[in-house]
Amino acid sequence: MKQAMVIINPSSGKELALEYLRKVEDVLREKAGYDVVVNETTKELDATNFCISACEDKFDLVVSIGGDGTLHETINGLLDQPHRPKLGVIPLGTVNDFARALHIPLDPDQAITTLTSSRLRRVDMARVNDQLFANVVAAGSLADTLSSVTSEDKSKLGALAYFKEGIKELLGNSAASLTIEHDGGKWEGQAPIFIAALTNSVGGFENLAPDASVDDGLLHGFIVHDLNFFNTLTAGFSLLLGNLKDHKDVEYFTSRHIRVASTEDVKTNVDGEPGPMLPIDLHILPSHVQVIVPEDEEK
Ligand SMILES: Nc1ncnc2c1ncn2[C@@H]1O[C@H](COP(=O)(O)OP(=O)(O)OP(=O)(O)O)[C@@H](O)[C@H]1O
Repeated sequence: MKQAMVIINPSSGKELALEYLRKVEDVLREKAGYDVVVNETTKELDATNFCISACEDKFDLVVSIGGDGTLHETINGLLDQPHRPKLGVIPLGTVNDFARALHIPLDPDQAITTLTSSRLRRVDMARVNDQLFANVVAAGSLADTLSSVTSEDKSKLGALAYFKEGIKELLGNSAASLTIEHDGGKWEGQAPIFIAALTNSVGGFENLAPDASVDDGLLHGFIVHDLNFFNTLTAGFSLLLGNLKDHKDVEYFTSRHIRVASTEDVKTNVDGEPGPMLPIDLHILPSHVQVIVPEDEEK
């Protein structure tokens, strides 16, 4: 019989996670014909360790129930594994970038019905130093600020919570000196933030990288420089309109490898969580995992 492991963060989704769990188990057993093992997380890295055991025991499917943090920890269990189960995603977070990028319904009940879909999409992941990411890496003083956006603000303001924190930081105007090497060249200068996106949706802004598709085999790099309070507003509008890469203070490139370094102590943010200090090396892993997507997901 096919084996599915469900990894659930019971603290996600406003107390409703365990109710959704019962529905997920029903759908997987009754409609999709899986033998189901459930693992509840209690702390950081549990989801990674559960997913490692799913790979080692050659499970067919891993379903992550939780926010982007739980998903990020889950996919890190796939690192360096020769057998990688298919992935199902039930989004219970406040931002849910990965689900947005794959057109997985943000309504958990609808997402659960997607688990019976026969449509799989091969999705790129990327490596940053010794971990994997599914959505985005940001580096710079602004990236550090993004790590401190509270869950309360995210629930209340959605993507705009990041904008609010960003403006506060830019008023302090702290750019870092960055050296960014990519397949097409090298950039050196002062920048408050560098972003490498794998998908169109970053921080809930579905338009940040409209050209980034989940399976294009590319990292999409945005160097935002010379940002002050006034042109932050125009950059903000460009972001909402989906033409950030054309903004005069933004340098855009695509690449399969990126190295970001600094002579200063600069923090990063990986998939919305605090990441390693610079330097970082990014490498695309094309078509790394097969994700269950809705039958009618547009390409
Ligand atoms: N039982 C638990 N109680 C509290 N925290 C947990 C538990 N299990 C895992 N965690 C931690 O909670 C973090 C955040 O989880 P997750 O992303 O699922 O929820 P969220 O914060 O609601 O989502 P979002 O960031 O989109 O708002 C995880 O990275 C994990 O380390």
